[in-house]
This record gives sequence, C-alpha cells and structure tokens, in this order.
Amino acid sequence: MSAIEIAAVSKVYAGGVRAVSDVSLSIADGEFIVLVGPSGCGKSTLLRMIAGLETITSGTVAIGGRVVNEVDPAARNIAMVFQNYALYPHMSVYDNLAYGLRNRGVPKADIDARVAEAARMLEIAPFLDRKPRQLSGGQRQRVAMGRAIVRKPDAFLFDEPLSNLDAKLRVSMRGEIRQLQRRLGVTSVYVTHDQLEAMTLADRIVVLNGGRIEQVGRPLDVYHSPASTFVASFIGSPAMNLADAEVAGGAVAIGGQVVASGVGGIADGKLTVGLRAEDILPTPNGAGVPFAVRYIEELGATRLVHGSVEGRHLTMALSPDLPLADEIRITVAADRLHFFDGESGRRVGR
Ligand SMILES: Nc1ncnc2c1ncn2[C@@H]1O[C@H](COP(=O)(O)OP(=O)(O)OP(=O)(O)O)[C@@H](O)[C@H]1O
Repeated sequence: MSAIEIAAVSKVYAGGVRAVSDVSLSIADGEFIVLVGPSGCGKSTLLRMIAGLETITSGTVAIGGRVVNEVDPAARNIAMVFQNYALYPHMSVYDNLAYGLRNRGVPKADIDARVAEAARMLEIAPFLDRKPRQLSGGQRQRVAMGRAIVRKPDAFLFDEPLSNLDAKLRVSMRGEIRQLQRRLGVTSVYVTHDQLEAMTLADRIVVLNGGRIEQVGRPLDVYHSPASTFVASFIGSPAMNLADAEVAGGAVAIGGQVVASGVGGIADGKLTVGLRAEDILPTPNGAGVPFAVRYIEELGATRLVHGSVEGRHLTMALSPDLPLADEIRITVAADRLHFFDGESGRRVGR
C-alpha cells in the first residue's frame, strides 16, 4: 500500500496534442480516487502515466515516496484492471491468476494460497478450471480483479473496468469493487466517464476538463458545491439547470421573473444561476412564477418535468403523486441556488 504523489504533471503527445496540463494531486495511502470527465479530457492518459504505460512530458509521479518517472511499469508494483479484462484466452482461470506470480518466481504453495484466497473473496472458486470464454462478462471481470489482487500491489489502477457490462451487472460489480477496495485498503485510481460511478465509488472525485483539474473533492461536496458550470452540468443527473440571471438587492430574476429573494452574499449584476431539479418547488395558490410545461419523463420514483420560465429551459423533479397541469407556478429556495461568473463559469459567493 502506498500514497501516490502527482506533481505538476503534463503530457504532450507527439504531434503536439496537450492531453494533460499541469496536474497536481496527492492521493493518500488506501484512498479511492476516481478520475472523471468527458471523452478526451485526459483521464486515461493520466492513469497511463501513473502506470508507466505512457511517458511523462514534465512533472513527477511518486508511488510510496519513490519517483517512478523512469521506472518500468513492471517494477512499479501496481496492478491494472482494464475494460477488456486482458485475460489470456488459452489459459484456465487458475493459470490466469497464477501467471504473474509464477513469472516472479513465487513458490507454488504460496501461489496456491494466494489464488485460493482471491477466488474465495471474488466467489470464482468454482470456475478455476474453466477458460475465460466459458465465463460470463461479470465472471471475467472478477478474474481480472483476482489477477490484480494476488499480486498484492501497492495500488490498483482501473481503466473503465465496467463499461463492457450491462447496466444491472455494472451496478452490482460497482458495489463489489467498492467493498473489496475497502476490505483490502489498497490505494486505487479509477477512470470513468460515468458520473454516477464516480459518485458511488470515490473517496474523492477528480473532475478533469481539457487536460486540467476542474475540481477535487468528496462526492457530495462536489455535488453540493460545484466549482464551475462545467462541474455543475457534469456531476448529477439530471444535469443542474443553468440560466442567465440578474441579481438585484438579494432578488434573483430569470427572464425578468423573480424566482428567489433574500439571497445573501452575492453582489448585484448579471450571473449564471444554477439550480438542481429537486430545488425547484411548485407553489400553491397562485404564488411564485409561471413555469410552462413542455414535456414529462416518468422515472417511477420521481417525475421530471421539462419546461421554461420566460423561454429559459428548466427541468424540475416532482413527486409522481402531484396532479399534472400545463402550467405550474414555482419558486426556488434561496439557500439552494448556485452562482457562477457569466464569463469564466467559476463559482462565486458561497
Ligand atoms: N497516442 C496518442 N497520440 C496523440 N494524441 C493522443 C494519444 N492518446 C490520446 N491522445 C489525445 O489526448 C487527449 C486525451 O486523451 P485520453 O485518452 O487521455 O482521454 P480520455 O479522457 O481518457 O478519453 P476517453 O474517455 O474517450 O477514453 C485526446 O485529445 C486524445 O485524442
């Protein structure tokens, strides 16, 4: 087990693509870090630099206090789990698990014990004699995890390990990975573009945008206090509503309609206001501002109502028990609003 220290790391690929720019991050021993962001934001490149599969253009990566920039991947004592499992098709599950240990000259009795232990933890003991093609996707993913575990690495690196699985299996494997990581206490770095996976797995989320860190924080802190419009629209489903707004004397207006008043700590002027779907509230008896309903999505436990205030698109989440109407009136809890600079998109105020 080891801490990982990433200091001012950049990656420029041949041809001049700047994939990672000046990223610094301290990952504590035993911590589960999830790198999340849209396609092309540089998360795989950053992970591959930690693994040693990609050279580092500038900056340093240290694992367990040792700078590893020039250290071979095999000598970094990390284990990588890929989305395509990377199992040897002609070998049995047992041999897939034992392969790396045999190569390192680990005694047979030791190998047997480690494989048995991993197989028990992952509930793949009945399949040790099978070939990978005789397993389901979820079982193959477990074997890939097992191969990482038996090596007793200083860190696990996961590159979208669940993206080949169907939605239901992804949810259950997500839970398994989280519990396993907690039990083993191995420092882990996990790459995904799925914000829900990031929210549910991470001790801390690292949101990347264009090769730079946009925000680092615990999942709920990022959710409740996004540092920018980019993070606000990326973390959370449905995405946070963002609208141009005018603040004057603590009153917040969207399209001239005052949706909240008594807002403290925000200077008068034009801003981007952010509001979560669940923070837009229907008002009874003609109070609040008119919200024109466009269409509705029934999700079972909640109902997403898409509509607009003065032509500005907003989505609200309502209880399915409430009666439906073409026009509802709404308000917003003043303390639930987020404010962002209209130009830079950075969070302002609270
Ligand atoms: N070998 C390479 N040579 C040149 N450019 C590359 C190379 N690999 C990646 N890139 C570029 O670097 C940027 C970051 O790519 P990277 O694969 O790290 O992103 P990502 O966030 O992991 O995306 P995805 O979720 O699609 O895998 C992209 O613009 C990509 O086109």
